[in-house]
Amino acid sequence: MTEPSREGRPVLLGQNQYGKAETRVVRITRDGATHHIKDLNVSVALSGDMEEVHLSGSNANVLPTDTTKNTVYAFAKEHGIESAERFGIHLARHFVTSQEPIERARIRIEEYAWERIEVPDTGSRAPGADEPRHSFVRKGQETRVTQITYDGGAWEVVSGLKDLVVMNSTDSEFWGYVKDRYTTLPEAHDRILATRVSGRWRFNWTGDERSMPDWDTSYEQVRKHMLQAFADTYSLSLQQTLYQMGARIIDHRDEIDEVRFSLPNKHHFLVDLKPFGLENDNEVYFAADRPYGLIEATVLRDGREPRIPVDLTNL
Ligand SMILES: O=c1[nH]c(=O)c2[nH]c(=O)[nH]c2[nH]1
Repeated sequence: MTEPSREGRPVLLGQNQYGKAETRVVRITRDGATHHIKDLNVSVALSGDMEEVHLSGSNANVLPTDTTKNTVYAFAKEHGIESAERFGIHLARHFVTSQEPIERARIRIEEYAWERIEVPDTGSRAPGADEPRHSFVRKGQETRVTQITYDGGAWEVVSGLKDLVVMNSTDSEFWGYVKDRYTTLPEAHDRILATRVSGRWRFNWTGDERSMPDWDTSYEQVRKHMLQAFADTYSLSLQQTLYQMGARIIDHRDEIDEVRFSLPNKHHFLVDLKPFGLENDNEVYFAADRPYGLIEATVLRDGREPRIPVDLTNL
């Protein structure tokens, strides 16, 4: 359709597309105590007979972007997510075949890969109980960091990591908190607990070459204890999980006197699928990126002084 512009010259609407970008969907599938995760970022772009909405403002051909988002969540429940490709094919076919004016659908999907955190039985598991398999670490390397300070006398070595993303798909609750007139958060008795770990730990090494820790072994062991504590802790809050992660390091690693964590609570909200006639039995989640709770604390060996700065970004 050609419309005169303000200057009287003809103006054409060129290529156009629309849809909801970056719908973050996490789908948990349960196979007894073994959980499987699919974590996608889905962007829908639809095009077709969309001149009127641009030119006259009639929305008669417009399937709302909000609906395309809902479709992603509903399909995650109804059809599951076997692979990003299959999921995308399903969505694209649905939009083009169910809506006359939509002639083309482009579905872009990013998939975030997760690996299981293996938890050896240290004797605390109930007899006969299986290894819990609901703890995951995001694939890809975290960043390892260290800071060394020397004033000619005293040494201080603080090492750590950032961007280690972990998730428990069950064994997390949050309830019994203060409720004032502004509190709307529903109590949770089975929620996802996920965080992007930023941690620092201070060594008690005083500069003697003969007692220098094996820094690489220490790092690997700290990382292992941290992950296992995250996986093993039946969590009533991220604060409690943080403390367990720090305590496990202090307990197992004599070379470390102090640990500090900064843990963003990566909220996963259950999607309400009732409007589409579907039950959501803790299967389909919206992974929100902000705002996020930010839980920070130091865990110390008894009798030692805290020296790691409160704000880890200042380290
Ligand atoms: O583990 C949590 N700790 C909190 O302090 C908190 N606050 C909140 O809203 N959700 C959570 N979760």
